[in-house]
Amino acid sequence: MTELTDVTTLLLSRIRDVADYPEPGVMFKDITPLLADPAAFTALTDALAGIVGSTGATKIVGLEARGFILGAPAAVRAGVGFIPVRKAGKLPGATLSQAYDLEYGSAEIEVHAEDLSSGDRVLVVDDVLATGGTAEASIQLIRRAGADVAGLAVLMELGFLGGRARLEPALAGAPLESLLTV
Ligand SMILES: O=P(O)(O)OC[C@H]1O[C@H](OP(=O)(O)OP(=O)(O)O)[C@H](O)[C@@H]1O
Ligand SMILES: Nc1ncnc2[nH]cnc12
Repeated sequence: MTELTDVTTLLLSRIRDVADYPEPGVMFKDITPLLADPAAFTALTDALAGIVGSTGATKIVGLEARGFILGAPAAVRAGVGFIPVRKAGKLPGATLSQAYDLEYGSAEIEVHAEDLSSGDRVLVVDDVLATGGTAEASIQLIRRAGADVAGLAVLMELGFLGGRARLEPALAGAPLESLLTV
């Protein structure tokens, strides 16, 4: 097997499918077995740090909550700063906010306005791309802060939900890198 196939197989083997969570009809992709396996978590961190390099990103934005777990070690590994995009009401400073819908409900995200500015090239990191609503809202926030979007990197893309097509206009040519597609 090639190294790429090895990593893909390892990552895929550490994701657990949970049917009808958090509501009937949703097949939840649980990444906690991957996080608990140091070889898999390290391989994932290295892959995300590699995308920082290939996109020329200067900062990682991680999306609460699972995007924090993946994005923060990748930022340290790549030697770039980490910026949290949080659910509304959690950041103490002046924020920019964006409302959005997701596979099971709706929400609002925020970023500290002072964390991003023109000249920044931002890689957005999250675990799952489903409908694309969360990622789309984060891209809008980053642009409103005056920064450039270097790309979006996700562990897993749920292809049947059409997030990639939805994000095409927002990404405006920036790459969408998914390590796994299901
Ligand atoms: O592409 P979308 O349809 O927007 O869905 C993807 C988002 O949904 C999940 O987050 P969730 O809001 O469940 O939050 P969590 O990470 O705090 O569990 C996941 O971690 C992504 O951020
Ligand atoms: N099916 C799913 N599994 C895990 N996280 C998700 N976020 C949105 N849809 C999801």
